[in-house]
Amino acid sequence: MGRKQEVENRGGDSSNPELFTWQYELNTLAWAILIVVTSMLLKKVGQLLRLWLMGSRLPGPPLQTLVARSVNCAKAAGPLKLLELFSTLHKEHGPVLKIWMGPSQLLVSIFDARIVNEVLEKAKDRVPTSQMALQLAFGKGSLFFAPFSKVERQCAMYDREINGNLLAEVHAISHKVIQKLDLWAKCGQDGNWETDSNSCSQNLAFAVLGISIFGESYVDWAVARKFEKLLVSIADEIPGWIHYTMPPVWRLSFIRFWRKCDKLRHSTESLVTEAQKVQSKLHETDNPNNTDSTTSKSKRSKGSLNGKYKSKEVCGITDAVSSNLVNKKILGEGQVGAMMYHGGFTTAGILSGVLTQLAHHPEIQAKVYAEVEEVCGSNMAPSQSDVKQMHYLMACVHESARLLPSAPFLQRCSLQSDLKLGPGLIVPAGAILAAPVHLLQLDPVYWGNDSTNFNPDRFLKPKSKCLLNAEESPCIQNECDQTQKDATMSERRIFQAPASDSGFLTFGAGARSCIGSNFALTEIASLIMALIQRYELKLVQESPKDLTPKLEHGVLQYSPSSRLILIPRIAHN
Ligand code: HEM
Repeated sequence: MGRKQEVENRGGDSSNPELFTWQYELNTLAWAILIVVTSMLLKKVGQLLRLWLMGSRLPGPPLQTLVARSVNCAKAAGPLKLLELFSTLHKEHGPVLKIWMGPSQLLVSIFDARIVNEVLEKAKDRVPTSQMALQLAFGKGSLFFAPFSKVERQCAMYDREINGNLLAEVHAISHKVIQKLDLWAKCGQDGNWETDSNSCSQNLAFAVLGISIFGESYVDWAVARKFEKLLVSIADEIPGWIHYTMPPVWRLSFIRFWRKCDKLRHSTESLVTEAQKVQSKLHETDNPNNTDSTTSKSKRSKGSLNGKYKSKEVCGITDAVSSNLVNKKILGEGQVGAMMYHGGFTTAGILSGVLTQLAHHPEIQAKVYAEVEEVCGSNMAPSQSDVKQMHYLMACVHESARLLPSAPFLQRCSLQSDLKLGPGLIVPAGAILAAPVHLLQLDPVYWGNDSTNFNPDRFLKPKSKCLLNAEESPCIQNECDQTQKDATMSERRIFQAPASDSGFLTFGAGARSCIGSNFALTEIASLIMALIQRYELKLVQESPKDLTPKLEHGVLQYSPSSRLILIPRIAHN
């Protein structure tokens, strides 16, 4: 039967053949759309049924709606309240626990270091929907939110760059940044400096990371101050929007937040442009006739800054690196913003935690100072290799990071396939996996009965153990020879990095673990070495005696922050 005949049979107007064709095509399109939408809906319903079915087999509270409600209350009260609730639920239901956050959102919390490591090893995707606010600020493609398959190559590239060029310079930059302390601390008439632990740490962390990424004059740029201010303001607002999966565009406060995110993106662009301008000016001053960028870059990397930017020189070697990161677009603008946000606030949080603990424990601070004197003397500038010998300081940094991890929870997701965990436990694809890091890092099962105390000794290994191991392995023998050399200086014990199943997860684990951990640890140790060598840290009398963790700028910090006095050491004058 012809198309025209078909229309006539249905009672249509056959006098206009163009109209038939048009109606016929519209019908076909409508059917096609209906079929596609229906099959998508059926697929979604199928996925949902599968999620419900598989979720129901996981251990967890039977009164799911009630739990979800209390979870939402706890969410509103903050992540530490949520941790309390998780702790209670884990006590009742064991180390793996399901919680329905809504009819289509299944959260599986894991409170067992071994299983958490297994999850972090196997689940490589970040939760795609739960980061709407962060995506607005830094873009959807950011490393911190995108599925692993999309960012695998980027991760490898950043890993090379951060743990290569950036790591090689971080000690020198940190040391020079401490010499600019007058920018962030107030000097009194008595010659003592006074500062606030959280904000001073934040300024130091942003200065070191900013110089590493954008180049030496970062600390002098007005646009950098504007960028940091915006970043702080956005970081403070993000927790309020973090639980929205769709932008609540009907709320005025959200529209304001959205505009701020736009401003942040513009501000990041300005930083990149500023860095590029400095690069091209340096290039001209290096050699006005030379158009070969590689030659002039290699000259700069040896510290030969010339012309008008010399006065702004911080350490004389970073521009070649920043040229790599920003000019060669290794870090795109979205990634630059996200990297400054993540690296800046996390490093600041841990740095502030260590400074606060050292001010609260003068006897521990005295041991750190003794170690600095022993390793590099009271007047010699510490070198990067000195940092590796600061075993006690490294133990203090790790102990502080244990008590106050930047992120109280780690979240992951397996988007493509189900996740088999040990015998009999299968977490369906798409479920959110959460590890309550703060709980694990305070758990007496892993850290003993003094798990809530600041005790750096738990990260130190006795020398005798080293000798014992050396007999078993020739590789350890070399390490021990060095250790013995160090040990002749004193009866020091050596720092032992936490084992993978110890429950220490401040930097995460597995394929998506922190790429910047070595950079951050070297930076923090270098900053503290330089500070402690020059100043004794004391608490201002009215500073809080109890240390209460609170989420500030997206990371855990002691709040209210301690006020510190920095008393210049006589030996250093
Ligand atoms: C003390 C400071 C820091 C802490 C506590 C910290 C912590 C973390 C954590 C918990 C993660 C997620 C790990 C996971 O899901 O398993 C992470 C990821 C990451 N961190 Fe850090 N971080 C710090 C500093 C830095 C710095 C300074 C940089 C860059 C210079 C950096 C770069 C990254 C990157 C790129 C990722 C994402 C890796 C991926 O998605 O594959 N971090 N960090």
